[in-house]
Amino acid sequence: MKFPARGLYAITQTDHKAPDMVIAEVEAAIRGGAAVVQYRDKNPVDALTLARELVKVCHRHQVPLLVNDDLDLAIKAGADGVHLGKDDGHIREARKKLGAAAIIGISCYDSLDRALEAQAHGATYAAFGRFFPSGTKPLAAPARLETLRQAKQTLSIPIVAIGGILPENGAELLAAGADLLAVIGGIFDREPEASARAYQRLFDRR
Ligand SMILES: Cc1ncc(COP(=O)(O)OP(=O)(O)O)c(N)n1
Ligand SMILES: Cc1ncsc1CCOP(=O)(O)O
Ligand SMILES: [Mg+2]
Repeated sequence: MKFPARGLYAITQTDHKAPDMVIAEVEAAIRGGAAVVQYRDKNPVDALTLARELVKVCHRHQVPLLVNDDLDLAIKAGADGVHLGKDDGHIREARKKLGAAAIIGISCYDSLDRALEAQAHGATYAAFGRFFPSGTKPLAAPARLETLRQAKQTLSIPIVAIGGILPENGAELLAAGADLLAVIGGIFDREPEASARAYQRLFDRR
């Protein structure tokens, strides 16, 4: 399945939630307009079962499902790809194991150099952030709007922004060059369908 050129990128909120709840919330976010979903789970109980269920629900709606951090889980679950940060293994191995059609996203934090390297290695998209303080990841290092502007001038792959993004502050990231907004709390701390729809309006306006 293809990675979207723009839109809302929903990332699961799994802590203290039953798998059925995670699945129902993801489906609600998709109904609200989420164009891609990432399964991110830092305290998994049965990650393979949940990942497989998420693949099913996403594919029913023609939405790609990526797995965070874990290449082997992505392969076993039949996911569309993987998201890798600086501690999660190299894109070269991921590309080799997943194949040419897979989606591979790379965290670039505030580094355009890292993004250029990822792009040269065949990354599908580059993610920058965090742009605003994040309740989900309070220790995430800040990134600058200027980096997004430079990324827009330099990269040919889609640009994802992440970190504390709300419907109220997302427009400035899109104006600076982000193509997709990656969101956890802003969707799943609230009512997911209505929240996703609120982000959707930022894209409809452009
Ligand atoms: C779309 C997207 N962007 C950035 C991240 C962060 O990845 P990483 O730095 O590896 O941190 P963790 O998410 O693993 O805590 C992401 N997951 N998704
Ligand atoms: C995984 C990650 N990486 C940087 S910030 C962040 C968390 C994003 O979650 P939220 O949208 O709730 O700030
Ligand atoms: Mg990671």
